[in-house]
Amino acid sequence: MRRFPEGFLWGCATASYQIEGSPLADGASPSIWHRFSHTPGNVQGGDTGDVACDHYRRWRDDVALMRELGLKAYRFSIAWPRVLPDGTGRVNEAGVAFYDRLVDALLEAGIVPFATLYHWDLPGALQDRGGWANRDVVGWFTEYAGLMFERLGDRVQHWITLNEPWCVAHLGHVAGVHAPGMRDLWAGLRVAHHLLLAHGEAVAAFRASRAGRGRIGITLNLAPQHAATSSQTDRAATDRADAYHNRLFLDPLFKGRYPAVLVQHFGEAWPEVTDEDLAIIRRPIDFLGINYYSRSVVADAPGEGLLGIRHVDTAGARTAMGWEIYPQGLYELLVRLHREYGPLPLYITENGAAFDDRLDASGQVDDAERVDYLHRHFLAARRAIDDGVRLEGYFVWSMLDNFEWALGYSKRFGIVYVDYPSQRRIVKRSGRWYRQVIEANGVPE
Ligand SMILES: N#[N+]C[C@@H]1[C@@H](O)[C@H](O)[C@@H](O)[C@@H]2O[C@H]12
Repeated sequence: MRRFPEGFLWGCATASYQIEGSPLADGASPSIWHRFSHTPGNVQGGDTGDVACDHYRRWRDDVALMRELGLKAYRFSIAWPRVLPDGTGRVNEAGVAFYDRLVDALLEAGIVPFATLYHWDLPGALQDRGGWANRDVVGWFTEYAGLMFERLGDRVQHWITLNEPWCVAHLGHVAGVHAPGMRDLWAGLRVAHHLLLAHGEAVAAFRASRAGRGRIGITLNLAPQHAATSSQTDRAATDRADAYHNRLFLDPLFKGRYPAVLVQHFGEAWPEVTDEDLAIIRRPIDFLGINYYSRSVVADAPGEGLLGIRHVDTAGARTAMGWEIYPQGLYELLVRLHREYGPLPLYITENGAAFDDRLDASGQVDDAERVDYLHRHFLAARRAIDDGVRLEGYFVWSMLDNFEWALGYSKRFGIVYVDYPSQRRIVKRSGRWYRQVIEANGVPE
């Protein structure tokens, strides 16, 4: 048995738009994802988050389910449009009350709440004013963050400013496959910078708030980039991929500068950055959240795509997302972060897998693949702790099957199956196994 440190926080993660449903209930306003999913052609099957897992109404039963699973912590996100329907100014008390009740129920169940301020559902009203591409968003986000610190900061001790800013900037503003569906490199790079500025100003607001006794961090989606061959061109291509996918956020946050290779590569599209900006961005944080799913293998491909690279297929098992199952990449990433950007506390704020889950004749889900996936990744994390990494918690993505963005409900990541027509929750084999892991605080070798 490989035991984890005493007090290790085993949890699950979710996000507001992916599970809550009722996006316009009780005074809430449309988010950019409500608009994006209601725009035909954007989401597979025409799916929307109108119902999702109906968590907005079933939250009490879901907290009871978390308790049944033995979770030590639960990472959720706050829907900005519920609490500030116009994005700024007028507070929607009914929206704040939802998160008030949720936090109280979690604490009553002995579950530590981790609150993510932004998991992609920007108020549509702010998109109408330019959204993340407008530098005024820094003030808008800081006002929203300050409100939540004030209202929940007496009970929530762990705060994550942004979830996966890379996806917000690239998928939402360069590739256009996520909300708000823009395809503009100049805007996308500006968005990345504004996200980091907003993060830095929220950190300052946190330190000044009554929540300030807690911890604040950011969650980045990071993936090791491996060169397909040892050729100089493939190694240079891999450096560009690592800079864009990983260092674009890591370097300004922890080193106070953007990767020079990106500034050079993007030339005139690169936004104006001042030393004052960089000082705001690199304000010290208390932990780094890591979302890990897989790695990439990279080859030089002159003139192809944004970076002149292509991703090379590898042999080996894959998840239903087509992602290589590569647990050693988690170990490699954790050790790199500790050595190059640390040694601050780390949390794995998301790790999990989609598989083709089906109910069997007995109405259960025997997701042995997900048990194996998680087991191998837990062991990789434990190995990193042996090497000195200050890993303090692990949040499985996700507690519930949920709305998988542009893929709608076609992908199931949950350790609990959601039968959407009936909204029944059915704990999968992986959920029962995870409960044993938490109870033992460890996994068999
Ligand atoms: N895809 N995928 C699953 C999962 C997504 O559902 C989360 O919302 C994101 O934070 C992150 O991309 C990971």
